[in-house]
Amino acid sequence: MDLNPSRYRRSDKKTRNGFLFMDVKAVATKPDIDFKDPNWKKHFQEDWDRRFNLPHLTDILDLKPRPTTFSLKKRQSIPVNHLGSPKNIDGASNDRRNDYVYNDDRALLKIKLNRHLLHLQVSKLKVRPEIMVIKYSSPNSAGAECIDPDCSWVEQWVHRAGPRKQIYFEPDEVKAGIVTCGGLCPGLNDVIRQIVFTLEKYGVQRIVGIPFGYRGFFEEGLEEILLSRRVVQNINLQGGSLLGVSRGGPNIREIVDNIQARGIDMLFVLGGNGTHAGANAIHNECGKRRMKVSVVCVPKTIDNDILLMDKTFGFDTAVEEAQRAINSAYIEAHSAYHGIGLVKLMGRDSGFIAMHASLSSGQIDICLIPEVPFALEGPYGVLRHLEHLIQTKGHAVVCVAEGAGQDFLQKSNATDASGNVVLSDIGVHIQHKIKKHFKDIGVPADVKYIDPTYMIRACRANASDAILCTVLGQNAVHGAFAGFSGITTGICNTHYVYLPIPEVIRSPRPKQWLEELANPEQQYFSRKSHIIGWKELNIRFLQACQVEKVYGMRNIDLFFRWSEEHGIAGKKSRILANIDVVSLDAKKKSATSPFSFDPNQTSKRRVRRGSDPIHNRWSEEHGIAGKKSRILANIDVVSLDAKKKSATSPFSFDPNQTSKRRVRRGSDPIHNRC
Ligand SMILES: Nc1ncnc2c1ncn2[C@@H]1O[C@H](COP(=O)(O)OP(=O)(O)OP(=O)(O)O)[C@@H](O)[C@H]1O
Ligand SMILES: O=P(O)(O)OC[C@H]1O[C@](O)(CO)[C@@H](O)[C@@H]1O
Repeated sequence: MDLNPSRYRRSDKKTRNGFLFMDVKAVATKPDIDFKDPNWKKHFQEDWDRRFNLPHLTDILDLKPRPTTFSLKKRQSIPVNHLGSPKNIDGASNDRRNDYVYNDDRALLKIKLNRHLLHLQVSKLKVRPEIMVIKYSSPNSAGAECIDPDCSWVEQWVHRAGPRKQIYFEPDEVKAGIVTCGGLCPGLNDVIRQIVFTLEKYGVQRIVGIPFGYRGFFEEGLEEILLSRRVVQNINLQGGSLLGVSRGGPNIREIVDNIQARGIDMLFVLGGNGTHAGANAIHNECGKRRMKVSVVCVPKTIDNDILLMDKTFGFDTAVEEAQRAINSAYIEAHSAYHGIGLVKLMGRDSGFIAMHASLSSGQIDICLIPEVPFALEGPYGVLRHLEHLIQTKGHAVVCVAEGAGQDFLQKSNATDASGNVVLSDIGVHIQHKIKKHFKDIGVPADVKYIDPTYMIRACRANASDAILCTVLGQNAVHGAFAGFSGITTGICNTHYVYLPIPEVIRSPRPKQWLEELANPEQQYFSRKSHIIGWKELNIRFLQACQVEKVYGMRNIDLFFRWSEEHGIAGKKSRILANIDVVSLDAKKKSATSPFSFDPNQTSKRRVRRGSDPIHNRWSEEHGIAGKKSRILANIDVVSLDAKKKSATSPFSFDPNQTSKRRVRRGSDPIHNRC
């Protein structure tokens, strides 16, 4: 049984300069497991161990280790016992104090098990004692995932990161290089700084920065930058990269020629998927030439789309910054008559930033991400939902990831220097569509478009990212000294680990989630359970992507739309129904009061709607019949216009308007937030 069908194929990538990259290209394949084979689990785990085995310099070179020069002990005060005398430290406790990690130390990445059997009754479990270890109703509770029909345990262990007791380099002979590639990311300087600090702790004296990414290896006039504790001491206080970044660059052979010429023994590469692919190719080429060079990556991307990682540094900061833009859009929208705020956030292939910023801000009504196709027009389209939001709330805020809805736009086929497709501007497109739509239906709408693109990444790392960067930078150096090469370091399932590069560039991370979406067992995407559906979908998204645990959902109307045409696996079903429209349709039929309990409505909202004539609008054609329904009252555009003109309208100029507003705001905690 071959559990490891060739996952990688060679691919040539042409840059603007005409250089070719020869490298592995991600090809996602599912392991072909024959569950009827009684030994499948053994094979699976053997395959896993082989895949996640860390490439080591001794795989190609005959090297002898030496005791490490890294010790935390030097900087610690001598431990004393309760009488104040120095403690008797034996070898073992000394190791522990130095935090050495042994090569056979593993961190549990995930447990795979079959979800189906978890729902079977205890009687069945008795027959299969090995699955009784999971005591909870949902496999998610145990952070596990099912693969086999019998739901047995299959652990996935990966190598723990940290300093080893034995190292494979003489520190005073080492020349170490650091390079930062791809786009900017908060925290690059923090990682550079920690790498330099840690190298110096080992005793390395020759540390250089390669300027402007892989370009620095060949572009004339780009000199390497000498690095030391003194140089990097305060660089973490600034955003950007001390070394500069770039896309594109020379081919792998040229880079390795240059590494050889410079005499670099350790190369620390900070970057995203493309950078990792490049680093892996450099590692392979060094191996072919039997060079003793350790290539270690630190995953960097605000997009957070690197496989297996809980999160990549810079992501947290980007989300935090994105929230500021969302808040501005919210303030604009909320303060305008029929205000619609539109925020475009980065995320070429993934919606992590958009999704997290939307969830954390609590101010987003519609979140559109590349992973989920959506319709703009039609009864389940975004525009129709916006209409509804304007009618019911009086304002709306939309967040769109830059890679979302590219189907609507004309493709230029242009690529950047790294070969990444240059996307068309979905934000501008949606903005035009919204304006046109509201003009066409004769409803005024005040659309404000905010594009904070570079602002969310051109900034200093926040506290949480700074901590992550510190640990990752240190572990990168420990990995290199331990003799590993062609590895990356990250935080996976809350553990700091080392992973072989090919495993993290196998496919972009959101694909995992799309696979989940396509699972027909997931009933919560059906129309009936639409309210559970959208919440569940968000939680699923986060869990599937192994981001931080989600303890509860904010009370927001975040949703995804699935166009009728799209459907998954040929089904013409909307995966996720329009929560508001569908639920309101249901309300229409049952003629229940809009004040009846709705888990999506806070008490704040009830107060606001009841006391705020501005929001008490509902068009005849959409609306709920019934005079009692003050919230969903007549929002006929003509009458609205009339209201606007009349002196009693809250929208007309009125010297008392401010006091009215104060009254409104006073009674409305939502407005008070502004
Ligand atoms: N398949 C590949 N093989 C070799 N090198 C590559 C490959 N893809 C990209 N690179 C190189 O890696 C560097 C960074 O790639 P890219 O611009 O795609 O950014 P990235 O690492 O994916 O980061 P970001 O998340 O910012 O996009 C570039 O210099 C590019 O030339
Ligand atoms: O404009 P640049 O520098 O190419 O960077 C844009 C890209 O960077 C990323 O944030 C990745 O870092 C993408 O989401 C985005 O498309």
